[in-house]
Amino acid sequence: MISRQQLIQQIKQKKTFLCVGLDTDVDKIPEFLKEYPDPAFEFNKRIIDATKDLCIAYKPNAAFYESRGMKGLQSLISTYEYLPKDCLSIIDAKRGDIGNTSDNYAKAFFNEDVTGMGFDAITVTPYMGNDSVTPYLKYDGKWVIILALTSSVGSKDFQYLNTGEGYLYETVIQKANTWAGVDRLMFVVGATKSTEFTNIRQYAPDNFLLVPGVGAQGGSLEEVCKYGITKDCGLIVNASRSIIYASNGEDFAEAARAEALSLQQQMQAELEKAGVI
Ligand SMILES: O=c1ccn([C@@H]2O[C@H](COP(=O)(O)O)[C@@H](O)[C@H]2O)c(=O)[nH]1
Repeated sequence: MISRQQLIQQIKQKKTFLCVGLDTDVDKIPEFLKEYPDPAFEFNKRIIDATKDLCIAYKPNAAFYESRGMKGLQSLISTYEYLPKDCLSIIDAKRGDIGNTSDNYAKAFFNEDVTGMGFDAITVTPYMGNDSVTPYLKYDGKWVIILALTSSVGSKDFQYLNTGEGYLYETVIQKANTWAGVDRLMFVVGATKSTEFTNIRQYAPDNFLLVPGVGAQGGSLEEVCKYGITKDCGLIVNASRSIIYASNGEDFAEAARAEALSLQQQMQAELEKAGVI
């Protein structure tokens, strides 16, 4: 379990707010790993070893594991067990359903005694409202990360709809912030929407924001920080493909480290500029 205070402390100590996304596609990992009993886990293990001093969070995306059935689930459980305990573990599952179903999704990813997975945080879609989100909040100390303004092109289809009181994504943030405090609730905001961060900070001045979309999707870390960083940092910036697939040769872990190091150095400069460290 990682509290808000511990998260801020990790960011200051490690001088980074990088989240490494473990979107591990077995068709994209180096050939030589395929001889191992669990190639996806072997890949993740080496990525984690190569990056753990440069990041404060890891985010396996459930889709890449669930799509492989039982084998994928085992890779996910083994990866969860291997994650460094000082890093925030986020399962990017984007769940959302009626209460009793959400209870079971929460159990699947939070109840380590039952499933072998006790992630610190889960991404949740807000579309079904309060009763679809509260089951995750029953787990003391666990984080719920609500999709607010996504990095996708399709974000315009619903998230920018005018509710009469502003954009739908603004309503999502305001409403969700009545369900739990900033010690339990984060929001997903895509790096490709960096100019919206000033607006988002009006509604979420102190929430941590999980920001995917730098690297492969072309979002700018500098712009995200310009409009989104707070005195506590308030940002967890994710990069998946640009780090884990920096090379598909035997040097993949070294190449991943080089990418992560470059982001960490930019993040350190931003933390200094904002007076966080
Ligand atoms: O708005 C969103 C929400 C989630 N994601 C997820 O983040 C990573 C991004 O991967 P990259 O390879 O760095 O582009 C991936 O797991 C997405 O499902 C997002 O991109 N945008």
